[in-house]
Amino acid sequence: LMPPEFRYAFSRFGRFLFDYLSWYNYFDVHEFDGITSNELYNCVQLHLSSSASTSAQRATLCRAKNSNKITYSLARSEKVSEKFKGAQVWWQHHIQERAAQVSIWERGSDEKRYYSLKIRKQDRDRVLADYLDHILNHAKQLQHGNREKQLYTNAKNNYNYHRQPWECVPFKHPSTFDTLALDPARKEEITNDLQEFMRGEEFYHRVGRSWKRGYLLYGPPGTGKSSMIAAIANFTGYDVYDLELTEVTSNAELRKLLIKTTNKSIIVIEDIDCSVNLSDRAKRKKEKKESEMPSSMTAMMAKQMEEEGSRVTLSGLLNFTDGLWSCCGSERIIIFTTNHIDRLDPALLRSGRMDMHIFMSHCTFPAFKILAQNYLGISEHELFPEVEAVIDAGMMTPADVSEILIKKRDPFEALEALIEALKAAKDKPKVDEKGDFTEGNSGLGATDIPEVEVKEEAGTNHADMSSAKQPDERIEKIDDKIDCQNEPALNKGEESSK
Ligand SMILES: Nc1ncnc2c1ncn2[C@@H]1O[C@H](COP(=O)(O)OP(=O)(O)OP(=O)(O)O)[C@@H](O)[C@H]1O
Ligand SMILES: [Mg+2]
Repeated sequence: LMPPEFRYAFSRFGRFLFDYLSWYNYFDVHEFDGITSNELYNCVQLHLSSSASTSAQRATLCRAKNSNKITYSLARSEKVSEKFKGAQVWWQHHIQERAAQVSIWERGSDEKRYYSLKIRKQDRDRVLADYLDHILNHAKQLQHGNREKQLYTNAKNNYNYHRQPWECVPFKHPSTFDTLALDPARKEEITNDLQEFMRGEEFYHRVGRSWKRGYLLYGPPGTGKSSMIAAIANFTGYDVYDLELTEVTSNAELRKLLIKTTNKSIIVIEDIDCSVNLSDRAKRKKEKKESEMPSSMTAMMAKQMEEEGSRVTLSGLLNFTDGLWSCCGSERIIIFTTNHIDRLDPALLRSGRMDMHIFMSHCTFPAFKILAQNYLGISEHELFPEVEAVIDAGMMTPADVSEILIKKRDPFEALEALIEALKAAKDKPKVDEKGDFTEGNSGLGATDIPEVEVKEEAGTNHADMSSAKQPDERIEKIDDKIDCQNEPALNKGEESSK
């Protein structure tokens, strides 16, 4: 019997009176904010999952795609409360049937869901802002912990079918620092460095550096560079972006790829010496030669140079690692690997660019013991002293040693086969730290090669690495490498012999 206008005014007055007299303020967090989903709703849901699991009478369980954990959420009308900075807050989950579909974006859901937060008026100004920040941070942490790590690679021709620059699969590499055959002291040094980095947000902010760390892993093939990357990913829990530089058409595309990576990620460029035209100086040398050529040749060269100009260059790569754009995002680890450190441009090696240079060497005795534990399940054996006597002279890679150990299940047989192989390998040519061959034992002695040499870059001068080569000689080397790229693909063994 009541006219609608009067009914409306009456309900507004009722609401006003209730709000005025109430001790509490109420805040609703809806699942949808207009047409997009409300991120805060998901954060609140995640944040409340632990309270829901312990104190709610009724909870909803779910396992999200790509998640490795079950999450709890409050069921319809369920309430929980918690304390934050001395203030009590209450949450209730509301689920209402929808009268009609409001927008096509929400189709599929017949329910309107929202959380309502109840907080005392006197606490509101004091804690609300901090409390919401706390919820966001907590949810972020949980999200990170719940998610499966992903392995991304850049799409061919810059974009895939869905116009995304990266494609991904779940990352399930089993390598960890426990299974990695590495000198334990070095291992500790690297894990400590990673830990310091992960909790270094405040430090990086204070000193005005972007929160990222660079590692250069170098050494012969099969010494565990890729395994180390997987171990770092498993240690940090970060996603891995394996960047295939040969698929990137220009520096601008490289920048776009960088922007599309998430925080807490590892960006990997494997075999950096093989994947990018590392030298702008090589170009300059070509320019110099240009004037001496006939005009038709000059035109061809100009075209070639123009094409090269649209590709990824060293300066583009350096901008990617520590230029202005590298600071868009935080908590990033950049890892380059190479088999030939001497082929890299000194600009890539200079202080501060890559924070740590880690040399992965041939298998030493402490590293062998880890492999023996992994493959044979033994930490001591009567043949160990014999292995120790020949392992340094044999200079086999951990990959070679693993291959031998994996073939035999019986420890005695496996170790005998290994000793034989080590003795046979003794007289073969060796590869030194720079990827060059040395003859027999006459070159770099086994004792001269550290198992893994970790060079902290801060304040260190790497001039010594390239001091043997004059700039011109280095350009020659780079030219060799560019020519090498135009030849048919060689396998690694042939490439190193070349
Ligand atoms: N340090 C190591 N610890 C444990 N396993 C290792 C180690 N090095 C090599 N391996 C074994 O050898 C295989 C090849 O190693 P990995 O791919 O990590 O070598 P790499 O240094 O990346 O070689 P490349 O330079 O050819 O890429 C791995 O699958 C792993 O089983
Ligand atoms: Mg590798």
